[in-house]
Amino acid sequence: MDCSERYNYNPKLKWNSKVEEYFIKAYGAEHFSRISKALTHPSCYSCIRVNTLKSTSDAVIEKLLAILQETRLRSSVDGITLNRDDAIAEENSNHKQLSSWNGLDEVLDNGSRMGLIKNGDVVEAKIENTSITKCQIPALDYVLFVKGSGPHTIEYGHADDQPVKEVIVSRKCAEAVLRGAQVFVPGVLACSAHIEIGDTVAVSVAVEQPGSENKWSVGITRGTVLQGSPTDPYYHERSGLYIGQGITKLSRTGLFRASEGVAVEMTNRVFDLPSLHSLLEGDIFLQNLPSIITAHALDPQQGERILDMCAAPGGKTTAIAIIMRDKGEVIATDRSHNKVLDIKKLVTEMDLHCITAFKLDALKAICKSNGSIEFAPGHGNKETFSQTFDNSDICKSPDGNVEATTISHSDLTSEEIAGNNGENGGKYLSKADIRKNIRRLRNGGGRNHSIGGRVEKSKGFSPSSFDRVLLDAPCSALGLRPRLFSGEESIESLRKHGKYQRKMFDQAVQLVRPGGVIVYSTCTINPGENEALVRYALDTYKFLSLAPQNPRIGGPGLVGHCELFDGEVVEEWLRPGEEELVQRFDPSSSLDTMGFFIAKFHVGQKDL
Ligand SMILES: C[S@@+](CC[C@H](N)C(=O)[O-])C[C@H]1O[C@@H](n2cnc3c(N)ncnc32)[C@H](O)[C@@H]1O
Repeated sequence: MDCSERYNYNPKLKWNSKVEEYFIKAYGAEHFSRISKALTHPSCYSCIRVNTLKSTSDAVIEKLLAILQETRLRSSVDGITLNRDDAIAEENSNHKQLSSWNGLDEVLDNGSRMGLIKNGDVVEAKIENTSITKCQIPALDYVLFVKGSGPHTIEYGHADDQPVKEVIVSRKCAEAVLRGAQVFVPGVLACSAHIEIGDTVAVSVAVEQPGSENKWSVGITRGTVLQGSPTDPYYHERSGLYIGQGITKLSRTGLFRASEGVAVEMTNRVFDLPSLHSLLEGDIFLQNLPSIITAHALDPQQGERILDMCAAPGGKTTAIAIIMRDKGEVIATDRSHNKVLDIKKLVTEMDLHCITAFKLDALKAICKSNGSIEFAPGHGNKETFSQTFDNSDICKSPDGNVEATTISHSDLTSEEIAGNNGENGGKYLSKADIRKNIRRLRNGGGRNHSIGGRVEKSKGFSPSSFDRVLLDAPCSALGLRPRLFSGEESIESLRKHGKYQRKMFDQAVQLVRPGGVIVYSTCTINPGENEALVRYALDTYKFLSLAPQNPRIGGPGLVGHCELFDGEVVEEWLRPGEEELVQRFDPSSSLDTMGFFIAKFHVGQKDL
C-alpha cells in the first residue's frame, strides 16, 4: 500500500449491519454516507456560551484572545525548542523555562489584532490564527465560535527503509485528541520498541474490529511492541487512522509504568481546535450550538417554574436560568448522585441562584403525596464519604429535614479513599473511579466554595406543577462527534432507548400544567428516538400539539415510516406538515454541528 494512504486520517465508521441498513432506509445511501463521514470529524469550531449575568461577549472575546494567543506562542516556542534533551531537562526540573516570554504583549500592542465591526458591535475578532466570532442569530450574540482548522495533511517523515516511531492510542483517547486534548498515559495502548523522552511519534488509533460471534474487539494488548512493519498487530486496519504527531513526554517503560500524566504532547494535529477546557470558569460554558438552541426553544419566562428532568451536568439547566435572568425556579434532576454534584458545582461556578438540583429517577418523577422532597441525611464523614461514592439509594429520611453533608479534606486520607473499606455499598470501584472521586473531592463545590457533598433526593413532584418541562433524554448519542466507532448499537438496543424515552415522556406530560410547554431533545441521529417519539406523543396524548420553535436553524424532520424485523414492526415517524415544526441538526450540513433533534409540544387542556 502507498504510504500516503496509510499515514493519513480517513476513517470509515463501522456500524452494526442491521443498523446501517435501517439508517440507509431513513436517509438514503448517499446521505447516510455523508452523515457517517461527518461523524468522524469534529466540528471545525468550538462553541462557547457566555454567562451574561457575570460577563459580556466582548469581555470574554478580549480575555480568550489573550489566553489563546499566549498558548499558541508558548506552544510554538515549545515546537522549536523541545528536542529530546530539552524534554529530558524539562522532565527532570519539572517546570518549563518559559516564564520570561512576553511576546503576547507585543502581539496585542503591535496592531496585528483585527476586529470586524458590524452595527457598532464586534462580530469577529482575530489575532493571527485565532478567530472568535459572535453568533449572528438574533438574541444569540452571547454565543461565541472559536474557529479551528482541519483536516490537515501531516508529514510523518516515513520512508520505505525507515518506519516512523509510533504510539497507538485507544479510541476514546483519540476522540479526545481530535477535540484538542493531549494524549494521556491511560490512553496509550502500544508503541514502538525504542521510544525515549522527546521522540517525535506518529499517533494512530486502535478501533474495534469485527471478531468472533458478532462481537467487536480492539485486539491490541496494552504494552504491545510495534515494529512499524506489516507484521504489527492490526497494521492494515490502522491505515488512514493517524490523528497527528507529537513528542513523547515519557520513555516506553515510563509510558506503561506511569498511571497518569501526559504521554504525548501533540504538536501537529489533523484537526487543530483550541483547547478551552477550564478556561474562564463561571464566565463561559463550552456547549454545542443545538444544546443552546434547545434552551431557547423552551422559551422560559422570568418567574416561571421549570423542570429539567435529565439535567446533568447542567449545561441546558444553566442556559435556561440565564435566559430567565436567574428569576424564577429551575429544578434540575438527574438519577445519578455524583452527576447531581456536578450540576451543583456548575451552578455555584456560574453563580446562579434560581436552580435547585435533586437526585430523582425521571421514571418516577410524579409524587403520590404532597411532600415532594427528601434530603440526604448526614451521618458523619465516613457515611458522607460512602454517599459520595455510591449511586445507590441513599435517602431514607422520612422527616424531610435538611442536613448538610459537607466533606472536608482533612476528614479523608487518600488511603481511606483508595482503600475503599467496603464503604461503597459493595459496589466495585475501579482505580479510575477512585481517582475521579479524589479529583471531585479536591475540586469541591466550585472555586470559592467549601467542598460539599450534599445531595437532596426528591420523591417527585405533583402533577401539573410546572410551567415548562425539558426532557433532554438519555439516548444512543449517535450524533456525538467525533466518533470512530458506532458498532455498539443494535436495532434491539436502539429500540430499548426509544421505550425508555417514551416512559420518561409520559412523566413529563403529567408534570406540566395545561397551557404549558414540553421540549424533548436528543443527541442522536436515530429516528426511532426522535420522530418516532413525536409520533408516539401526538398519537397518545391528543391534547399535545407540535409548537413552532424560535430560533429554528435546524433542518426538517423525517416523514413516513420504516419497517423493521422483516416487516413485523412498523416504526411511524412524522406526518406531512409536521416536519417543519421540529429541528433536526444534521452533522453533514453546513452548520457543522453534532447530530441533534428538538421537538416542542404545546400542552392543551388535559381532560380533552
Ligand atoms: C443527555 S444527558 C443530559 C445532558 C444535560 N441535559 C445537559 O445539557 O447538560 C442525559 C442525562 O440523563 C440522566 N439519566 C439517565 N437515566 C435517567 C433517569 N431514569 N432519571 C433521571 N436521569 C436519568 C443521565 O445521568 C444523564 O446525565
